[in-house]
Amino acid sequence: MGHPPAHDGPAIAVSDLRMRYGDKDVLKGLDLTVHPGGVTALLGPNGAGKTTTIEILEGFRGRSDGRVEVLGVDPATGGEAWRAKLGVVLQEWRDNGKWKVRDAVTHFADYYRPYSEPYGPDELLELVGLAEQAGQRIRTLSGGQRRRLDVALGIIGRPELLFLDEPTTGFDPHARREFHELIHRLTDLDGTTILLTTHDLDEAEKLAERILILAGGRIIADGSPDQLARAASTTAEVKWIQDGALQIHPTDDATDFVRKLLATDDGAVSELEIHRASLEDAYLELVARFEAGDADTAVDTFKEATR
Ligand SMILES: Nc1ncnc2c1ncn2[C@@H]1O[C@H](COP(=O)(O)OP(=O)(O)OP(=O)(O)O)[C@@H](O)[C@H]1O
Repeated sequence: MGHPPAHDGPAIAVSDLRMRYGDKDVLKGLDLTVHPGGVTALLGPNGAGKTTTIEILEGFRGRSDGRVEVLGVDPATGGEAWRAKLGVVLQEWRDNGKWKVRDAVTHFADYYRPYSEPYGPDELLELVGLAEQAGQRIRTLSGGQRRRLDVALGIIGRPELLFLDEPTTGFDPHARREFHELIHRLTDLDGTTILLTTHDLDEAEKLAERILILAGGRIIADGSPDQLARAASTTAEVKWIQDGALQIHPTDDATDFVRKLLATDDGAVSELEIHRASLEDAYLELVARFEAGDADTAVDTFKEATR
């Protein structure tokens, strides 16, 4: 059996999504469209609602209000055939630690067989770098190997849409690089659409064509890593050495400032540098303001950023 026909239309379409726990509004009108293909990263401070959003999209959590379609289906009513087109890697997942790795993979593949052609166990374990651990019991895996198994179980049914909730937690740098290569392979060769949450901005910049920042119950920034970096850095610092002393000047128009500086310097200016806030600087500022309870000004950090 081959792949079922791919869904035609947005992979994810969300409008005015709201989620309230008790008297606390966590999502306050989230709008989001993700077209098929590529990697989208969802970032945000702790407690922003990333897991809540992803679990609503996966159909694991009900919502308070709003319209949600995932592969053309409302997750609240999605059946097994719909679920088989999704791959899910949760933040934490408990299973039977006595199982051997290869047996677990073989067992889970059976769930997908009515709907798609799942990966064979050996091919899959090779793909996620667990071939050597195939005969080991799950409870004897290291944290990073365990996470690789989570990823293996998430992609086993060759999903059209893959959700990854903080997938590289506990990975060493080598495992992280291999994981990034796997993600590129899934998007380039299989055309998988991927939505991942991460706290690692560097990872988001490396993997994602599109970054969404969730804060204050809404998406407050949406764009490519470059677009967000530019939007976040309106102020630049110009540094130079003059008469043996370091000079530092913040400016909103570095080009104009440097032009004027050099027009009158008589050759006394050396080691001129322009430093712009990186996306990471801006993101850390956002998180710090949020943690200090300053949510309103925090969301202004990326106010200019739109796609
Ligand atoms: N079942 C629940 N009942 C009540 N409140 C909840 C529940 N689940 C989550 N929350 C609250 O909703 C908010 C959002 O939680 P969520 O786990 O979605 O955030 P997150 O962005 O994924 O955070 P993190 O980065 O820490 O994983 C938090 O304040 C959390 O305490």
